[in-house]
Amino acid sequence: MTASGLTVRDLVVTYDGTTTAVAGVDLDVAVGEVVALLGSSGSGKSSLMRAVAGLEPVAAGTVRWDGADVATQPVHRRGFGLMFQDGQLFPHRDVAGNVGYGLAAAGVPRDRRVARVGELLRLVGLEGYERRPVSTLSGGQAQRVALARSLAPEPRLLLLDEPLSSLDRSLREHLAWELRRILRATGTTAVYVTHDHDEAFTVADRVAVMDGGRLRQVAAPQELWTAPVDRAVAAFLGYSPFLPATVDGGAARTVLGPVAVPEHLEGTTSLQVGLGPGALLVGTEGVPATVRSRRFRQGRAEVMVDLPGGQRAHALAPAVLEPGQVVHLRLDTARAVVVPGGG
Ligand SMILES: Nc1ncnc2c1ncn2[C@@H]1O[C@H](COP(=O)(O)OP(=O)(O)OP(=O)(O)O)[C@@H](O)[C@H]1O
Repeated sequence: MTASGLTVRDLVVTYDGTTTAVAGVDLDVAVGEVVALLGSSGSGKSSLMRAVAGLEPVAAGTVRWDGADVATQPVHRRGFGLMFQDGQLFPHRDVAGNVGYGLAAAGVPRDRRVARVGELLRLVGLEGYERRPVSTLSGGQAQRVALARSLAPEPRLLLLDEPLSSLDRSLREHLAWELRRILRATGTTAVYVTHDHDEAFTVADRVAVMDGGRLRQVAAPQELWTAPVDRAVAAFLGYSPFLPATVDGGAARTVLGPVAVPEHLEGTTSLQVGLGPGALLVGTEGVPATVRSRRFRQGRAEVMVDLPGGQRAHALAPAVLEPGQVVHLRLDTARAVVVPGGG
């Protein structure tokens, strides 16, 4: 079978022969698929992306496209597009001059170029902006132009490095949806580097969690959220705290009650349970706990409680409660996750 799309095998990237930024990564990206590389600062995601692009030398391993090694191809011969945090538009060209730049360089005739630029500007929501100087654009508009420019030559793979990081939160959220729509509409194959969970989950078909130069798990957003492979991945996604559990048949029993052991962990004798956002609810009955502190967030009252056993956790409350109050907790098991290992 011919591998199609991007195939990365045993990839290693080092700096100065001392820092290992990418420590042996395997990654497949199918044609038309969008994969997000998600990890905290220094996890190696930019180094991996840059090595795929050809911007960073590969210390070991291979990068293939449709089965062919691209190692000997310089950046501009790989047919890969790049988009960065700061879109780096050409300041002395207008919007059309920026979007059409790669087309002009490739010798596309003027009338076809004009039509293609118009089509791309429509796609990114900037219809009629052709003659605008790029200095008059907002940050969000500039990134839309940068996206249109990188899509113009129809790259076989688009590599995006934190493309929304310089924008404020609400714009970032909106543009993440837009990016998803645009990448789908154009059938673009893409690798999307981000440290923002929501962005990765919004844009990507599959999310690759990176830590310490390695990929810890690659899965579709829902699968990643509901079945993180281990405590480290679950904690990175936002599960906290992790309750010790005793395994009893098909249940992992905790101080807050039992959680069903998922099929992929059946037979594992050492398990723990991570609490996701909203997993604990203050109610009229359930396990007693003491309120430590409280806050009001996004229209909901939340309390920090001491659980039996001493761990602290957040719980959603029906009303604002006072520190010192004893409340009763109910566990919404659909928002908890079972992972291997002792507590
Ligand atoms: N040009 C460089 N020279 C030396 N070390 C580098 C260089 N670039 C990155 N590193 C190191 O390689 C490791 C991985 O960095 P990388 O930038 O790939 O991570 P990242 O996950 O993309 O982080 P960030 O989101 O902060 O960019 C880090 O330890 C970093 O300090």
